[in-house]
Amino acid sequence: MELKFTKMHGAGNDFIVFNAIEQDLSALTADDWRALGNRQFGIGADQILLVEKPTIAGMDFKYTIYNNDGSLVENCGNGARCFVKYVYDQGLTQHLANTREVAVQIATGTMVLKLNDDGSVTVNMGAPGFVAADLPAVVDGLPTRAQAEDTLYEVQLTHGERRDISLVSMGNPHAVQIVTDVDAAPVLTEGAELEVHPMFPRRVNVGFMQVMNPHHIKVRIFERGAGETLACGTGACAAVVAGIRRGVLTSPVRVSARGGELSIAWAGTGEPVLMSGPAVTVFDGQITI
Ligand SMILES: N[C@H](CCC[C@H](N)C(=O)O)C(=O)O
Repeated sequence: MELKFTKMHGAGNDFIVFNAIEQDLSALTADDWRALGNRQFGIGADQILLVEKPTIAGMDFKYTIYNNDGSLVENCGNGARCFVKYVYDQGLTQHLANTREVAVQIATGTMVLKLNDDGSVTVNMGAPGFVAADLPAVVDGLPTRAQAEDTLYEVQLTHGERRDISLVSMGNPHAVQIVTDVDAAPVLTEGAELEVHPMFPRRVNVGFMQVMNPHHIKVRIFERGAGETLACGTGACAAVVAGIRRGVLTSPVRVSARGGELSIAWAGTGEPVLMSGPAVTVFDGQITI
């Protein structure tokens, strides 16, 4: 099967984008997503994004996401920015030319994506969730303590270290901790351990954030199903939300990831998280799989 694709990135978080409206990808499996995402033997990307026809009324598109380990993902923020740039550049929606907004259906609901005049994209990521069981996370018996609105969950690591983490759902699950120096943080080791910690039955994205000032953080994210990425949109949103709930951040917040900058605003519990940032097309290609 010969497939056309577009390689894109949002702040260095990179994607393979397929037009699954004009191409039939229904036969592809998790093995295929892994093969396509493999950086030595395939195209290489953190996630694979499918542009599909919506199955619910009122939506312009359906947006399906796979990690490069082949697992299906509920939401992908950097990918959403690339999604709207892709459908605009490919002329896949007429009304976008006027409103420059599209409504997309995702596994956990809907999102509105806006293409700004300067080429950046603003995504309404919806309201974050804080119910551990919804993440899902198993927290029975885990010592927890409150800090401002946030409940911190203490997790013990294999060598006895204890970490206070915030649990935030952006449709996908995030475990966020504050560190004093994000560049020195053990992201690869602790991220890998927490990703598959028994507390998280469906694994988890692991965020490390350093508070520079109330309006600026530096982050690194060890992503579920992809490892450390240069940026993670939902992870950046989860970190900002956790910091605001802990009383150490004030909206809006500039988020410096290794691959670029994101701007995130959140007005508090029940309100949506708004994320703005870059979306870049790298190249078009085709592959036989
Ligand atoms: N890179 C994506 C997150 C993918 C999340 C995925 N790693 C998972 O939840 O399994 C983002 O920009 O939000």
